[in-house]
Amino acid sequence: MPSKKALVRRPGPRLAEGLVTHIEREKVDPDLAVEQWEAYVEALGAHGWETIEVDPEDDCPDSVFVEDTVVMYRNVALITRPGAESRRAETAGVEEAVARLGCSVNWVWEPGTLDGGDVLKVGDTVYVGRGGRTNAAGVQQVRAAFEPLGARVVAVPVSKVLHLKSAVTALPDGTVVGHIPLVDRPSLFPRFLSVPEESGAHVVLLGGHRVLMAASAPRTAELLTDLGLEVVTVDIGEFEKLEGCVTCLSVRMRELYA
Ligand SMILES: NC(=O)NCCC[C@H](N)C(=O)O
Repeated sequence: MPSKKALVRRPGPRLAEGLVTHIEREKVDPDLAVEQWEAYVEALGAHGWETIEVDPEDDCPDSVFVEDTVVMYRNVALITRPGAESRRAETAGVEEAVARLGCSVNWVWEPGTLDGGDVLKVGDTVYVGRGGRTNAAGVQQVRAAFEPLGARVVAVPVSKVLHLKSAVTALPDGTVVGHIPLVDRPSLFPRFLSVPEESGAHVVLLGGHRVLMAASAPRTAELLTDLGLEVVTVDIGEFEKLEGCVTCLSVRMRELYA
């Protein structure tokens, strides 16, 4: 059953201490971050998404990146076991939120690790990035959770960026977009479009031909507009300093039964 709900989580007071792995640390402005987050939530709302705030987890600097804590397939929520130890406490609040929405809940167990940012769904194909945050046991547990529901799980090596979805996401027609220097194996994707900017690889599907992108990728926005898409942009610069992207600030739930 189609639904248009999205989980979001307000940035906490320790946001500036969030993890950085592949980039140099830059000072984060916490007030600007809150403003940018509010504008992001507003953009989702303006395009028909009902946003649901997960209770804040103020001790966890990275809790705003809610996408990493749960993966949805149909009505089933797979609560992750984040690869970074400092992020493990983020999942409890998310578990409550998805249970309240009537999802069937499943968990990734030790020794598995999985970050939601490593999971890209394109139709019934579920690409899982095996990289710094998601291990082989995590990939196997995604298979065990979703293949019985009809998913086809495809494992993808990720070595150049934090998560699979830092490297690639998919357009409404299923074409995978990525910035070639950061994609380990573009040939794994049946239809691949190279984009000129790193953050141009990050699109959130808003519905129909509309996509949400970061303001930091103007040349990609132009390319996608020229291909007939409607591009909505938001400035998420403070989150980009922490290796965040538009995808990781929400969990879109398109097939809830409740
Ligand atoms: N899915 C995502 O792209 N998540 C971004 C997480 C950034 C956070 N600073 C982290 O390193 O975990």
